[in-house]
Amino acid sequence: MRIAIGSDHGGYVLKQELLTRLQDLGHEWKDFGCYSEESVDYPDYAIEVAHRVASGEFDRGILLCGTGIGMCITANKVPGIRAATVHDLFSAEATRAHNDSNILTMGGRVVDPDQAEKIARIWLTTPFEGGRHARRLGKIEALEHEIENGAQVGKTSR
Ligand SMILES: O=C(CO)[C@H](O)[C@H](O)[C@H](O)COP(=O)(O)O
Repeated sequence: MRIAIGSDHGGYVLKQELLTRLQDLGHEWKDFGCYSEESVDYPDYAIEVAHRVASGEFDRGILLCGTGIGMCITANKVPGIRAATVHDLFSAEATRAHNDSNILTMGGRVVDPDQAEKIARIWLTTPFEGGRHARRLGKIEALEHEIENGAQVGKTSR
């Protein structure tokens, strides 16, 4: 799988650990920064990775900051992105099976590298279940189109 990875300073150390482990698992990845623990702004990295996943250049994205939350909020602004902050194994599986999430975000100040690797392994290998979940994702996609077209949002039919 081709994975685009990014972090801010709060996720930098976890990212370095995860990159080695993903390599050992046979994944191809590209690191879009940051490249040290110097303080930076997480939206810069989230936007870059989110666009590269939304465009199809990469299959998935992984974004790491202090909590995973700032990265998630930002990435979800890009149409076509379904980013999820995950710190437990159940949610790692559920967000793939139910949400078809294409970006995983985690917090370097929340999980240790062993837990992050377990989460990433599950998230990278769990397929989307489709069915009722596809109907629900269709409603999110419709909302994105409403926003793109400048229409009043939130009127998607039930
Ligand atoms: O966006 C975040 C919080 O949801 C990230 O955890 C950031 O890494 C964090 O806000 C950075 O904080 P810092 O005090 O500037 O290191």
